[in-house]
Parts: sequence; structure tokens; C-alpha cells
Amino acid sequence: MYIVKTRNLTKCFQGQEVVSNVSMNIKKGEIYGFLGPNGAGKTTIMKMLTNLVKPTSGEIEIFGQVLTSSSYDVLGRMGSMIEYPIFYEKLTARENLELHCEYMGYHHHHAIEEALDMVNLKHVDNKSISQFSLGMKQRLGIARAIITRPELLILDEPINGLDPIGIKEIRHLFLVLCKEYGITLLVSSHILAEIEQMADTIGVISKGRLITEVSMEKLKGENTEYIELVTTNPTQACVVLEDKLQITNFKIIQQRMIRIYEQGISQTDISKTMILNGIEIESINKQVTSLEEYFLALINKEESTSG
Ligand SMILES: Nc1ncnc2c1ncn2[C@@H]1O[C@H](COP(=O)(O)OP(=O)(O)OP(=O)(O)O)[C@@H](O)[C@H]1O
Repeated sequence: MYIVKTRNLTKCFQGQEVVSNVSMNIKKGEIYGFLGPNGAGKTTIMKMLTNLVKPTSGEIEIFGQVLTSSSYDVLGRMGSMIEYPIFYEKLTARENLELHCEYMGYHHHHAIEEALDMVNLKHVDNKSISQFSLGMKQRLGIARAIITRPELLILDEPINGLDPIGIKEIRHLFLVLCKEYGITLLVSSHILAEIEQMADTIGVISKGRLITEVSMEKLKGENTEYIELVTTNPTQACVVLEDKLQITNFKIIQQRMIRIYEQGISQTDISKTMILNGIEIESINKQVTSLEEYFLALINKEESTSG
């Protein structure tokens, strides 16, 4: 069921731990979004998964096999683009892909054609790379990663350098690769909105630690609604909430603002009870916590507990 599993994966550079005890699980056939600020350790983890960097400790299992320095079979079933894609600048896009196929020993008839078509670069296949924009190079990097029809695709910040239309196209391509071709994707980004729109599972990483691994389905199903009450007398309002309405799940946010997280209580009931008890209401309304807030809260909590 899991195509990638890591157990307590750890990496130290010059005695400094940049990846700490990461145990992640990527399901076969899903898009796994790797979310975290710059420097969190995403690239280092991806490099360990593709054997570019050797773990200091811990274990990696891909396609059910433990990854070792001689796991050529495993690596041959993967495609990746990690950090900025490098090409032979004087050669054309097509020539670069031909060289890659040669190197990989992959000689499928229409592979180059199809890969260029998929990333929308067919019309510039004879231009040399030196004339390519950053976004075009990024697309070509994706083409190179998918050309051998890998079962697992690892892409580090693949949306960097693309314009909004390009982002939309590439996101659509990822969905096609995953849902139609059955490829499992691990995609990193530091931008939540990008990950949110395509991932089936999100792994959040901060300061080298995997803070959470959660399915989008579960996230969407979670109760993130709350009622926001602004009053001139928050202290007394809290007493009313507890004593008259038996509500304990609330928090004073600013001097006059209370957030009530308790579910199953209506705004009307709160308003009525407040008024009956002489509490003046400045405003009351329903709010929804965004995923952004949810993740920020998780990261802040982790940072305050890990010191
Ligand atoms: N070869 C190296 N030698 C020393 N330190 C390194 C090396 N590679 C990475 N690091 C450090 O490891 C930490 C994690 O870097 P990493 O590139 O994995 O993060 P990231 O989450 O991918 O961020 P970004 O998106 O900026 O690449 C950083 O503090 C970085 O400076």
C-alpha cells in the first residue's frame, strides 16, 4: 500500500542535524505534498530518497525494498527533478532528452515526443536551452523526469519560475500523471495554496522534523468553524458562556474578542443569552479557520515545544 516509507530518517551536515527522525509514508497512486518553509529540509529528504545524499541514520523503503547504495533497480523506476534542473545549454531541448534516454538505457519509440507534448514544449523542441526561460527549463526538467514513465516521481519545488497559466497547466499535468497514468508523486513547495489544490496527503516539515502527515480528506472534514464574539465586557461574557451555556471550548483572542470553538451551539442562542445577562454585543459572526492558520498553528506549537 505504501510506495515510500522512511523510518527515523536523519541527516547531519558538519554535526548539525538538518533532518531529524522523519518517518513518512507515501501511498501508492497519490500526490503527496511536502510543505515547509525554505531551509526546512525538504530537498535533503528528497536527495536521500534518490540516493544523492546518504542518510546519517534511519531507513528508507521504496517499492517494498530497503534503499542501499546499489539499489539501481529501484532508482530506475523513479523520476526526479531536485533543485534547479541543469541541461547542456548549447544543445536543444530534444537533444538533451535524447542524451537522457541514452543514459537511462530507455529507447521507447515516442517517449521524447510525448514528454515534450505533455509539458507543452513541442513547438520549441529545436531551440537551444540557452534561449529558454526559467519556466521553460522547469517544464523541460519535468519532461525529463517523466520520460521513462516512472512509477514514482519526485519533484522539488516544480512550480518555481512558472507564470500563473503555467502553474495551472502543470498542476493539471500532475493530476493526469497521477489519476490516469497511476504515477505516485512527491511534490514539495513552500506555498500552501499550491499543495492544497493538488495533494491527497500533506506532510508538513519544519526545522527538519515532520510535524504532521494528514490526508486532505481528513483536513476538509475537520471542524474548523468557530463563532467570533466582540463585546465590551469579555470577562463577564466568559462567565455567561461557562455558567449559562455550559461552553468551555473558547478563547479570548484580543482584549474584546472571544472565539467560541464549541460545535452545536447557534449564534442566536449565544446572542440571546448574552443580552438576557446584560452583556453588550458589538458583533457576532461565524468564521472558518483557513488551512494556512491551521498549519501555522501546528508549526508554532511544534516550535514552542521543541524549544
Ligand atoms: N551539503 C550541505 N552542507 C551543509 N548544509 C547543508 C547542505 N545541504 C543542505 N544543508 C542545510 O540543510 C538545511 C535544509 O536544507 P534543504 O535544502 O533540505 O531545505 P529545503 O526545505 O529544501 O529548503 P529550500 O526550499 O530552501 O531548498 C539548510 O539549513 C541547509 O543550509
